[in-house]
Amino acid sequence: MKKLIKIGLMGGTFNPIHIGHLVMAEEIRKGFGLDKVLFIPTGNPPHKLIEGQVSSEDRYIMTLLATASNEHFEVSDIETKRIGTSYTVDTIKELKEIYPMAEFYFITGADAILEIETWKNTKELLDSCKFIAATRPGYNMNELKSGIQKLEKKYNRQISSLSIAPIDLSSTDIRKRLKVGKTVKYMIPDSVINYINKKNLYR
Ligand SMILES: Nc1ncnc2c1ncn2[C@@H]1O[C@H](COP(=O)(O)OP(=O)(O)OP(=O)(O)O)[C@@H](O)[C@H]1O
Ligand SMILES: O=C(O)c1ccc[n+]([C@@H]2O[C@H](COP(=O)([O-])O)[C@@H](O)[C@H]2O)c1
Repeated sequence: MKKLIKIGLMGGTFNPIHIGHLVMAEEIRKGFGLDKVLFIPTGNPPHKLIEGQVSSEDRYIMTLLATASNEHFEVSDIETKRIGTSYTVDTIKELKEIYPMAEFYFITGADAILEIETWKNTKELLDSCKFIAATRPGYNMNELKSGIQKLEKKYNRQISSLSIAPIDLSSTDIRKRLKVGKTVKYMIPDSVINYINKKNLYR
């Protein structure tokens, strides 16, 4: 029997991608023995407005640039190419057709997993693949564990969690810093800074 390839799915608005995303994806990849992590920038995200005059293509390209140095990272345009709102449940369905020999692990931060009941078709979504939630500054492990336990009980599914190196950064912080001309060096990769400067984004 052929071995299933383990693919982590790292969905995000990535407006822009920062080291919190990269550290989280790499820690989870190593911690759970995943073969690769597929970054999936959202097209039209369900619960967010895209701030900063940035197109889906810009967010996709910045994600490509940020992940280029990791041979285990790939980027998918499955959502940025889709017309209309991107729902994770639809994306996972599509990915299962593209990768029939894969086992999927959807990766989220603590904030995202604790809001998963606001996502489209939560039950079908939790049944469709494994979920792994990482700690994030502002959400302690106990808070995360008890939120996960409630979800596990209600939906009869196991959800994994991992305590990762705390990186107290968000894309909101990065956008604010760029707007007022503060440095973001070491918070996002240099290649992404160069792209932002070249395209004059977030000013
Ligand atoms: N610093 C971080 N530590 C752990 N998880 C994070 C961190 N930043 C983002 N994530 C997780 O990465 C995923 C994608 O996040 P997203 O692209 O919305 O970034 P964000 O920094 O939360 O953005 P924004 O500030 O615009 O809301 C989500 O599951 C989120 O929980
Ligand atoms: O499917 C949904 O209803 C849904 C609602 C909110 C967020 N998501 C997904 O969650 C991931 C993180 O989203 P965000 O808004 O924190 O960048 C990203 O892949 C989104 O598409 C998905």
